[in-house]
Amino acid sequence: MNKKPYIVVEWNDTESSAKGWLCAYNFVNHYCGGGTRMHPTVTKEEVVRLATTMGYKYKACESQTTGGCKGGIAYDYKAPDAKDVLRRYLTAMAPYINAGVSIGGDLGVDYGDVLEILDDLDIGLPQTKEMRNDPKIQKYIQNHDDACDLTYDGFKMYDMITGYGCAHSLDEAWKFRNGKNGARVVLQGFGCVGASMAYCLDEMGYKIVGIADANCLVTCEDGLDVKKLVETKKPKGEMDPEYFKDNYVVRSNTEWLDVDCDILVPAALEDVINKDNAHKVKASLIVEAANIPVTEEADEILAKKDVDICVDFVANLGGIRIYEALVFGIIDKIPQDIVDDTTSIIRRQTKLIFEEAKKQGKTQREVAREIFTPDVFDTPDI
Ligand SMILES: NC(=O)c1ccc[n+]([C@@H]2O[C@H](COP(=O)([O-])OP(=O)(O)OC[C@H]3O[C@@H](n4cnc5c(N)ncnc54)[C@H](O)[C@@H]3O)[C@@H](O)[C@H]2O)c1
Repeated sequence: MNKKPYIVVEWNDTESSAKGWLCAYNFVNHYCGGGTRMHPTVTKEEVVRLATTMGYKYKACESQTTGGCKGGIAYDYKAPDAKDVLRRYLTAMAPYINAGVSIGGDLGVDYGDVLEILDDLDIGLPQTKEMRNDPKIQKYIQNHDDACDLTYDGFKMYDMITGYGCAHSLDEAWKFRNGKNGARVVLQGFGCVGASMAYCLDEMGYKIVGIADANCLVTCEDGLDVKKLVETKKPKGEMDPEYFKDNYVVRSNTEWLDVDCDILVPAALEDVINKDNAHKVKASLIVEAANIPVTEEADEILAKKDVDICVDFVANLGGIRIYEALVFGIIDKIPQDIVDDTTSIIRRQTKLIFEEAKKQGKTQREVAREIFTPDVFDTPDI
């Protein structure tokens, strides 16, 4: 069976320096799903690695209907023309999207912007031929569209579900380790995922002692006022220093691994824990809220240091589970049901991985990769 990505497409923007890729790793039932990211450092290799991870992620959320894909645009997500670039990228990818490659939002790309542009392009929510002809699916898609406007704890559902799922994965793993109450957590990233995860952890009684965003790192040994930071957050996941308290220390965001903590949460970029800095990790648990934040070399160093890991394709599967569960009619658009459904799957899979890793004397990633290897490599139905 082919374990290489099914298709990788390259795009060059005609009106800017942007370049982009779309990778469909595997189709299941002629369909695949994943986000689109925009960042100056995006590469084709990164998009392929992310699409592969999506294949594992759909398997981990027990999907019968979807394989993994990913979009990536090498461009500054803060540039004034970033949304125009996204529009031209989605236009170029329209034939693939229309053939069942369902791409949403990710780092630097708002899911709402993707949906708005796909509507303008008369595509709507990406579907297969079979889905378009199924009245039940059409009703579920309406549920999905309505759910995009729902809120939970003051967040839009789609903006909070991944972060909350990561928080539950963290809590399950920490309890498995018999970790102490009020454990200290440091996060890198305060966007959709980082901010909602910090909020949920704060509610659970964890102490958030450091947060890094694209501009700075802010720390406080007594714990940051997470609710205030969330409430005053600026667009694109930036904290507003105007609301930092007197006892906060502001440092360079490159120093995030120097902060003393029990649990570390990369929730921004890829490969941020690597062979050059893995020795600095002070935490005993890492929760991969971001996709592919730990390199293979770092994995080896961390295993020797006995650092446990909640792997990305289980911890952060919330965004795809909500999509899957709504679009294929597994749950209705009731906020608490959506949250319970997602968090219970993530807790169950996290526990399974930690138990098996302990039993088999392997790392959590080794075990998770064995359990959740994608095994369907279908084709599009056009
Ligand atoms: N949004 C989702 O539903 C979802 C689902 C699964 C996985 N993820 C992954 O989570 C990660 C974050 O996604 P998001 O949707 O929260 O993105 P986002 O664009 O909403 O936020 C990104 C955050 O990263 C910060 N950041 C950027 N560069 C940084 C740097 N050098 N140092 C520290 N912080 C930096 C930004 O300031 C911002 O706070 C990505 O790896 C993404 O693939 C997201």
